[in-house]
Amino acid sequence: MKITNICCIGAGYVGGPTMAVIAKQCPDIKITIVDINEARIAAWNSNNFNELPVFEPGLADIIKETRERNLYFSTDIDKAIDNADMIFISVNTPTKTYGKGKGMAADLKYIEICARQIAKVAKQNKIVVEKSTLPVRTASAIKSILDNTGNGVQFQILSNPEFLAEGTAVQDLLNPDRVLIGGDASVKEGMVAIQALVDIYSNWVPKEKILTTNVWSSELSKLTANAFLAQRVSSINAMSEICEKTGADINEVSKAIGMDSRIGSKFLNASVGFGGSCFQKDILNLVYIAKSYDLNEVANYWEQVILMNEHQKNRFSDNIVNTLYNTVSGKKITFLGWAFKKDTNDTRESAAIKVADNLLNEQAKIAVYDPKVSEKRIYADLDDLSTRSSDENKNLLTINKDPYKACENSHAIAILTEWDAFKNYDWKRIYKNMQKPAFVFDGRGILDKKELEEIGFTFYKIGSGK
Ligand SMILES: NC(=O)c1ccc[n+]([C@@H]2O[C@H](COP(=O)([O-])OP(=O)(O)OC[C@H]3O[C@@H](n4cnc5c(N)ncnc54)[C@H](O)[C@@H]3O)[C@@H](O)[C@H]2O)c1
Ligand SMILES: O=c1ccn([C@@H]2O[C@H](COP(=O)(O)OP(=O)(O)O[C@H]3O[C@H](CO)[C@@H](O)[C@H](O)[C@H]3O)[C@@H](O)[C@H]2O)c(=O)[nH]1
Repeated sequence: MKITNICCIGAGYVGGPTMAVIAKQCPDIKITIVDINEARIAAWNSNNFNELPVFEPGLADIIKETRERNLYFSTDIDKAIDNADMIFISVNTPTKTYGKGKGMAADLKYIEICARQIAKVAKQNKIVVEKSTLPVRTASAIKSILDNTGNGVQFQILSNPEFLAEGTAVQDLLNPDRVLIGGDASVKEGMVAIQALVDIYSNWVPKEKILTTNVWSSELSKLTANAFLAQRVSSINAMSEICEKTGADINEVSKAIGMDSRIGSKFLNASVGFGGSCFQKDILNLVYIAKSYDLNEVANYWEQVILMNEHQKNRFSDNIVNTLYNTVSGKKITFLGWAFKKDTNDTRESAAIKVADNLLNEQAKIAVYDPKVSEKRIYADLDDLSTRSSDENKNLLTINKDPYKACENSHAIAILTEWDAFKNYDWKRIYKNMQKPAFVFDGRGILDKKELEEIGFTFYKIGSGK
């Protein structure tokens, strides 16, 4: 079966880049990305390519190449569903904020709305692809809705989780480590659907990297991959605290253990804590699933990864307060970076938010500079915590477009995101214009300790003992 028309529901961080790359690599497939968010669709359709809703290196060029050729953005969801032979569901699946499973389980209401809409509109057989990250066995719920509320047409459900990381999305999509497709290979229609999706990816992904499994393995593999990745960060962060007490250096420890081919060198950078929309949400979801099967030891094991991450963020802000003579009240502290990692404008679950909240509770004055995150986003992140009023947040935290201005008269600078540009700043100039003693707290381990100490800074680096 040859797919010629794809609809993707959800024009977010995953739907946008993923479909843009499929459109680039498969010019003969027409792809329409739809969303209920009109502003987001308008931004994807904007001719100001610097204002696309998602910033990813290389993405704007692909949008320029494909938009209106075989890639379209629209709010007409019904029409796109009706025309498509294959529908990707790429809507958000946040942690539930209400009812049973509040604070842990994935909220599947957006997925269910999509399934009901597909069922209502579809007049021909369709392949429905789960692109969103979902709890294991969600496909059976989607199938039940489609089969029971549809117009008697046949649906095949595939699971095709996305493994891209933000900031490197385009490269990850062009050269994925693997593409995972879960489907029901026990029936002919299932086999046909799996093959149809394999054929799409085969346009640019080597065959040996396209893995097919049963649906449940595919759904669970996504949660497992994120749990393992986050676990590595929490493990190295746990060791960073021991390093600080003992005089060991976490970079040296990471290097030493990473050279063991069984451990590997990637994802061993100690930090102020992992952020991003996925790790915490997906591990909480995994913990919830384990608990729902009464697997309490399994649940506790994975929950510790999150607890360690909370601890890492809190101890970073505690260290700032303790080092600044146990009070930051009225003192100016500059945050370099607000995004959850470099090369993205995404701030979801960014460690900066928690660290800022802790310091604002201590009445610090914070100045933020981030090269990609908007002022509106930063205030919204703080306001969403509901710790204090919006006016108080605006009063206590200011945002600068110039990093040097942001650092002027500061008592301390905290590095919250590992933007490359921070390494090349004129640190002598920054030092000159700060309060003395001038402190730097490097939560990402990107600055040179020796160089900064020679300038005169009192320098603290995560995972580096005195
Ligand atoms: N962000 C990542 O790096 C990443 C990577 C891999 C997987 N994922 C998973 O992919 C999924 C999407 O994540 P995201 O970061 O793209 O989310 P997002 O919030 O950026 O985008 C989701 C979009 O879906 C839209 N939407 C919600 N309900 C809709 C509906 N009924 N009809 C039409 N549009 C609807 C929203 O308006 C939003 O624009 C999640 O399950 C996430 O866990 C995310
Ligand atoms: O050694 C490391 C690696 C990462 N991080 C932090 O961990 C967080 C997540 O980073 P990363 O995984 O690179 O970005 P995400 O975009 O969140 O991507 C993760 O989450 C996605 C959503 O599910 C998956 O698709 C990706 O495979 C998975 O890497 C960020 O705050 C990083 O700063 C560290 O602190 N140390």
